[in-house]
Amino acid sequence: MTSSLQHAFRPRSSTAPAVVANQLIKHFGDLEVLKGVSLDVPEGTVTSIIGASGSGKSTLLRCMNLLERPDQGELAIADEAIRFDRNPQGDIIGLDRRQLQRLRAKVTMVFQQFNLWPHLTVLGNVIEAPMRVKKLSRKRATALGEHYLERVGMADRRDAYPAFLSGGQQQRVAIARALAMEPRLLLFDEPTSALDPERVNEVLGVIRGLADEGRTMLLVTHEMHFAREVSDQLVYLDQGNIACSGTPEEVFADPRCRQFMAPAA
Ligand SMILES: Nc1ncnc2c1ncn2[C@@H]1O[C@H](COP(=O)(O)OP(=O)(O)OP(=O)(O)O)[C@@H](O)[C@H]1O
Repeated sequence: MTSSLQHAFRPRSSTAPAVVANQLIKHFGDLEVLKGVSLDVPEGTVTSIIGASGSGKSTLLRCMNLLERPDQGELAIADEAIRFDRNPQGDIIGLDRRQLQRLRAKVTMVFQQFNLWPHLTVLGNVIEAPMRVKKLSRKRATALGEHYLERVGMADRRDAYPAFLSGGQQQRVAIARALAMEPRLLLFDEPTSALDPERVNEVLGVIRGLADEGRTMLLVTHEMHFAREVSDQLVYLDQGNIACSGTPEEVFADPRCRQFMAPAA
């Protein structure tokens, strides 16, 4: 069963939100990982989720494109609105397959481990979802793919297979793949954590460029300096609750977060 959120809750920010999460709750077995998390990501802005290991950052991010399904709460993304709950049998309700497909086309994810398909070329990786999910012709998807490979500086490697690329190059292809769906929201889950240190900056540079273009992005990152520099909003998650959120200046100055921030302050 699905329901409209049009009158269910109001976003907290004054700017038009691309995403609103309201009171998201998520359990893994007995472990309550998200304890009622509410979050707005205004259109054209960057939000970074920070916090200690195990605080629920990746789970929150994965709830945003429903790689994880919240047990309870509400999610509004672009013009899709979903309320999650349990039926009397205890099963989670709140999503049908078509809605899931539409939502996944609007919210794309860049993973820590790149997750490129090894049997497809760089271009093949980038055009697969636009062809399959958005039903674009190969010609149209290829034009789009070439455009975004150019954008991340990987156009000259379009015919290479992932195994022949460095981690930084693979991650740039993964970013082009996410962009080629022309999403309303781009998710990044620790996009530099699997990279050699000398490769980190080339990926951060691409993400910084996307922020400058006004892309709506939600990042999970341990790169505190980067998060501070690139984000309009920081959200500090502590054991499944938002302990504080606001501009980077506000969050870095907040005593609840200062200890965590210390190395980057
Ligand atoms: N699929 C799962 N099944 C069971 N437990 C899970 C699952 N995914 C995450 N968890 C648990 O949920 C908690 C939060 O995990 P999550 O990955 O969201 O944290 P995180 O803040 O992103 O951590 P890190 O910074 O180490 O990546 C952890 O205790 C983790 O072990």
